[in-house]
Amino acid sequence: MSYAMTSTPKMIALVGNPNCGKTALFNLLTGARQKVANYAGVTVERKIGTLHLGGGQTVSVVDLPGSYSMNPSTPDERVMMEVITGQRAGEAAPDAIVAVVDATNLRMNLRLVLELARLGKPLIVALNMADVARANGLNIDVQLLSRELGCPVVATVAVKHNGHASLLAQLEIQLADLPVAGSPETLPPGALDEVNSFPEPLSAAELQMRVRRILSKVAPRVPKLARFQYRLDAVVMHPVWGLVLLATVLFLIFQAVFSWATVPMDAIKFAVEATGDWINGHMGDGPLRSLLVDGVVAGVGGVLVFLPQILILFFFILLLEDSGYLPRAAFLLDNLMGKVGLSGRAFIPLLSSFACAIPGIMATRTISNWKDRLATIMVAPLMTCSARLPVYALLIGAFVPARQVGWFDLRGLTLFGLYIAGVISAMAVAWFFKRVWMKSHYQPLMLELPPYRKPNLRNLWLGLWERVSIFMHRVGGIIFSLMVILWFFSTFPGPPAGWTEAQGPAIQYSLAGMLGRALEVVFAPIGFNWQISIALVPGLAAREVAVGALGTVYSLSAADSNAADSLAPVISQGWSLATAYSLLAWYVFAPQCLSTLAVVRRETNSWKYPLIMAGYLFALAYVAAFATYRITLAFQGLGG
Ligand SMILES: Nc1nc2c(ncn2[C@@H]2O[C@H](COP(=O)(O)OP(=O)(O)OP(=O)(O)O)[C@@H](O)[C@H]2O)c(=O)[nH]1
Ligand SMILES: [Mg+2]
Repeated sequence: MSYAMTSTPKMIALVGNPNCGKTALFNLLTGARQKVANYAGVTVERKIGTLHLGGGQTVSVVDLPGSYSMNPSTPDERVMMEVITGQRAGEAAPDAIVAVVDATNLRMNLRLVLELARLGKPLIVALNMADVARANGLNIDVQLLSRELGCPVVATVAVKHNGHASLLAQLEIQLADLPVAGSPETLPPGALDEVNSFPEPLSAAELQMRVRRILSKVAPRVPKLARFQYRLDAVVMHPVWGLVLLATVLFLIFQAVFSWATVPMDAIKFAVEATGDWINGHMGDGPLRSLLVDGVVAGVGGVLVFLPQILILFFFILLLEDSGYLPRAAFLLDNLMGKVGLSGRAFIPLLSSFACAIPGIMATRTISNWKDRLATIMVAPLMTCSARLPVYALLIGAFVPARQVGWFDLRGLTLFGLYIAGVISAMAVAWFFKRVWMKSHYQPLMLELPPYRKPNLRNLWLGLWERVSIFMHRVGGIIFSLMVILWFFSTFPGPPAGWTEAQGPAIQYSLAGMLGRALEVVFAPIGFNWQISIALVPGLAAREVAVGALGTVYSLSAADSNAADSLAPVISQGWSLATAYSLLAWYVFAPQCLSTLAVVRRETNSWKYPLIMAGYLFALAYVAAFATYRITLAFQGLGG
């Protein structure tokens, strides 16, 4: 029945060592925007895209996690083996393999190519980073290399427009000669057995010897790595100066988040307030106006204001990711992290969790030891994700004065403190999980250090743009919908006949108002009022929704109609300092994010761990908020 198969496009897989530019090449080939960064283990899942070749032919392209050999040791490396050998359920093996190699590190990269060549599949070698190789004076005889390997070799520059032209040309030639994917007549009898039984693996020594022989012919003179890289590493990886540098870098980032964001935030705030006023001035009083002003403008607009701060944070994270600094920081901290029982490998997953715990938890797939991986997953939600930023920024903006303390901005300092609180508690919890519960021991860190690179501007721009679009999707999707639902439950049922404003705001008669009053019983000991109690409920779905929800709840409880005014002055008058600090402490710990728990369920394949996680985080949140509330009250008592 080959007629049914003829429409299946041919499939090629991008395979290679970590950090050699597979994803950058994949993005060029397919127009995708998968994450590219300068450290090993960025891609942890297989991704599929479509490539349109000249002549109207379409080809499926698969991007894979990097791997050093065909002996996978981590979950992400196993993905590569499963895909290229067609062992994934319902997926055929690729028709051809593009082996991507880092031209500046052939000694390492060619081993995998030699192993791949033994599979007997059509193979093309993409000699990537050709620009860096050329700049370093590395002359590789491409034709000779092609003869030695017995397959076509092309030079590519995956970060340059059209840097994949030679690969495209080669693919057109190779794919035209290939039989149609999956058609039965292309499989000689017994071919399936052949796919499932691999050639005997070559020993490491044998591979090494063959690589050395090839290199002596095709690139006899290997120039030394730029000297400045070594000089830089002498400082960056220095046990004392390195840590000082790391602390300074992180600290400056938080300063910038506050000081650079003021102008754009004021502009957004102004636009949001103007919109609210305009609607108030142009619409008669009624439920629709209230929905727009109290629900949409006060709620959604309240979250939108924090976009500039999120972008500034990501600007720095992207710079760090592309420069090659991150794995070095991982080495610096390996010793410290080892003390609490985390592997240095946990550093990058944990750092990604500053953006969002979900990619962070997925990045733990690069950790081969299951206990190390589990401990890292368990503490990832304690790292301060970007959805907490609006909550922190709102409370800091309302309660911490904009004052200079020496060189530092007090608000930036407070924010830095909250991030540190997250990190320290993560370390404490990891220590508990690894040392007390699992009783497992330190395993040394093996990680490849990438060369320092000048951050790629296009990458940076795409990365920031991606953040804007993720944020706007959240604002327009889940946040908007939850605001409308919240507005509804906070408005209906309305107050009884004969009610006047003197009897308190109408919202107290609504469903949400009643729920808030009920929850207040639970939360009163930690200083939360009923408005906060209401906001915590939709805030379970996504943290920043709590900010929008407070906006809506206060907007609906306001006596006058200047409802869409900024939330910060309203809460700074209405709440005690102890309540504000207590809510901050709550947000450092509380698992206010259902998607994280869902991902933990998927990655650990059991309900046990997400339940343990939610339980311990809620307990910590309550205890921390309680302590913060009582201590602040006590101090205020002393002061007053
Ligand atoms: N100068 C230069 N840089 C490149 C080239 N290709 C990739 N890079 C950079 O190399 C780094 C790694 O690129 P990725 O595409 O993420 O590498 P990968 O092979 O997908 O890495 P993993 O997913 O971790 O296995 C990034 O910083 C890229 O910007 C190239 O041809 N020239
Ligand atoms: Mg990748």
